[in-house]
Amino acid sequence: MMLMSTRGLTRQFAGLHAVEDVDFDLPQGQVRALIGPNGAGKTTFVGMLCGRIAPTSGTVVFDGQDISRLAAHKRINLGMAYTFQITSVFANLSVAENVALAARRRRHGGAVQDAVVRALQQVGLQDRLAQNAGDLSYGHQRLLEIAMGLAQHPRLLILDEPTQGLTDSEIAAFKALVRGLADTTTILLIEHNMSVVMETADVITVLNSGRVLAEGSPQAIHADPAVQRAYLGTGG
Ligand SMILES: Nc1ncnc2c1ncn2[C@@H]1O[C@H](COP(=O)(O)OP(=O)(O)OP(=O)(O)O)[C@@H](O)[C@H]1O
Repeated sequence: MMLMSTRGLTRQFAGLHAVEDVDFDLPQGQVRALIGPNGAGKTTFVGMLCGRIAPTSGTVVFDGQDISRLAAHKRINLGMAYTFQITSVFANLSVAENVALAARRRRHGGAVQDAVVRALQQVGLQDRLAQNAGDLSYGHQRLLEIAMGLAQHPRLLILDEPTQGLTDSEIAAFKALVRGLADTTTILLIEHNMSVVMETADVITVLNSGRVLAEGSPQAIHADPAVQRAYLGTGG
């Protein structure tokens, strides 16, 4: 079953086609990576999935429902969670309080605390739950963001450049985290780090100049000459 699909999804900015006519299908249970050179349209595309950016034309369907015009918060209620930047973390609240705020978007009562504990365990921050979020290292703040997404028990978790700024050991832990989540959560990962993409994704979609350039297994994408020309060959 397709958890999320787009048809003809397009966004123009003053005549520039940031995303152009994208047909995209994400089956339930898959880890999908979205890659492409700078300016390829990744952020714009995901912004339209989440409801942060309105499409110029085309449709977005989530779990069989046309959500093309649904407000972002209502998409969260349907089971989409996304982490963008650390700006969503409240520095003066504890780690646990931050995760509880996120959990309350979809749960109530005792279920909130259960979700907090579980999400912090999943990302390995369970020993830091009382610490102020602002005192965490950068890498731990990124993990906290992921915990905030997981605490919503999403059906689709969208991670935008989750390993940017992480240390090598944090990146290794992140790869293990994604592999562990893959059984229960559909994941869409926007990622520049090719080792993360190659080791975690079931399928990779490559965007270039707003269009889908290629889609396939990590091996197939790695071997695709058009992808190498557009992206892999340019130091990505
Ligand atoms: N609000 C905007 N107004 C005008 N142009 C925009 C706007 N947002 C994005 N663009 C343009 O749309 C194109 C796609 O940008 P987008 O940020 O989606 O690419 P990206 O693949 O996410 O890039 P990066 O990897 O650098 O984040 C770029 O040419 C960008 O300059």
